[in-house]
Amino acid sequence: MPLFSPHDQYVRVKQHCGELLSEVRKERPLVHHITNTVTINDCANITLAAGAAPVMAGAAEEAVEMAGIASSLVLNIGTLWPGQVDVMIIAGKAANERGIPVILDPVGVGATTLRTESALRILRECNVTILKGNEGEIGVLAGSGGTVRGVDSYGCSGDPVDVARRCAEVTGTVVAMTGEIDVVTGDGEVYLIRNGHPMMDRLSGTGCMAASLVGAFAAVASSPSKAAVAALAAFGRAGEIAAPGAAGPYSFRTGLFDALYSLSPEDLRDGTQVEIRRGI
Ligand SMILES: Nc1ncnc2c1ncn2[C@@H]1O[C@H](COP(=O)(O)OP(=O)(O)O)[C@@H](O)[C@H]1O
Ligand SMILES: Cc1ncsc1CCOP(=O)(O)O
Ligand SMILES: [Mg+2]
Repeated sequence: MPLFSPHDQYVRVKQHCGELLSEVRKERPLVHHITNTVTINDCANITLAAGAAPVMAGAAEEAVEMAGIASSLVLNIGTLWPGQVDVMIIAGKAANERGIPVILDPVGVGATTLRTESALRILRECNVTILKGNEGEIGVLAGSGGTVRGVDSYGCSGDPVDVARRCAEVTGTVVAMTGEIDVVTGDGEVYLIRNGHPMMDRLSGTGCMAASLVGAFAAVASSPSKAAVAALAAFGRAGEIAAPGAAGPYSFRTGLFDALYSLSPEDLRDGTQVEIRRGI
C-alpha cells in the first residue's frame, strides 16, 4: 500500500511549491552565478524578484571565497571565454565541499565542440546537483540525440520524458528539462509542469532565468527535484500572469519580473499545474 494516494501526493507537491516560495523570501539565499554576458542582468533581477539575492562573480581569485558564503551556485556556459570553465570548476568544487547545490545550465551544448566539451568536463569534475536545459541540450547530454542551433532547441529524439530520465541516469544529476511542458526527474518521481506561456520562448534569457530560479529554490530546499519543480512552476505562473497584458516580448519581460515579484505562495500553490509519474 503506498503511504500517500496519487491525489494526496499531488496536493502535497502543490503545497510544497507555495511553501518553498515563502522560504526563499524568508531566507533570501545568496545565489552565486558564473554566467553569460547576454542575460546576466536579467538573471540578477529575476533572482531578486523571487526574493533571493544574486551575485555575479567570475574571477578565479574570488571563486572559492564567494562559493564559501553563497547558498547555491549557478554555472551557465552561454558565452564562454578562455579559462572560464576552469573558474567554474574551482567554484563548483568549493560548492561541493560546502554541500551547497550546484546548478549547471549547458547553454548551446551540442552546437559547438567547445560547449560540449565544457559541459562534459564540468559534469565530470564537479558534483552537479541539477542540470537545467532545454529539450535539445538535454537530448545531447543524454546521448540520445538533440538538436541545438546556437542557443535554441530544435527538440530531442524520442519521448521527452524518456530523454530526461536517460539524461538523469547518464549524468547522475536531477534533470530539469524546459519547454512547453517542463520535465523534472532524477531523485524519485518524474514531474511534468504545465505552467508557462509561449511568449517565454520569444524572449532571450528565459532559460537562463529559469536556472537562476532553480538555484534560488534549491538553496532553501531539501529535495533538488522538488526545488526545480517549484522554481519552474513559479516562473511559468509568472509568465501566465504577465502574458495577457503584454504588447510584445519587451513589455512581457517587464510584466514577467513584476508578476514573479507579486506572486503569492497561495497563487503558486493553487496555480501549479503538475503531473507526477513514477520515476527511475
Ligand atoms: N511554449 C511554451 N509554453 C510555455 N512555457 C514555455 C514555452 N516555451 C518556453 N517556456 C518556458 O520558458 C522557460 C525557458 O524555457 P526554454 O525556452 O525551453 O529555455 P531556453 O531559453 O534555454 O531554450 C521555461 O520556464 C519554460 O517552461
Ligand atoms: C543569445 C545567447 N547567446 C549566448 S548566451 C545567450 C542567451 C541565451 O538565453 P536563453 O537560452 O536563456 O534564452
Ligand atoms: Mg531561450
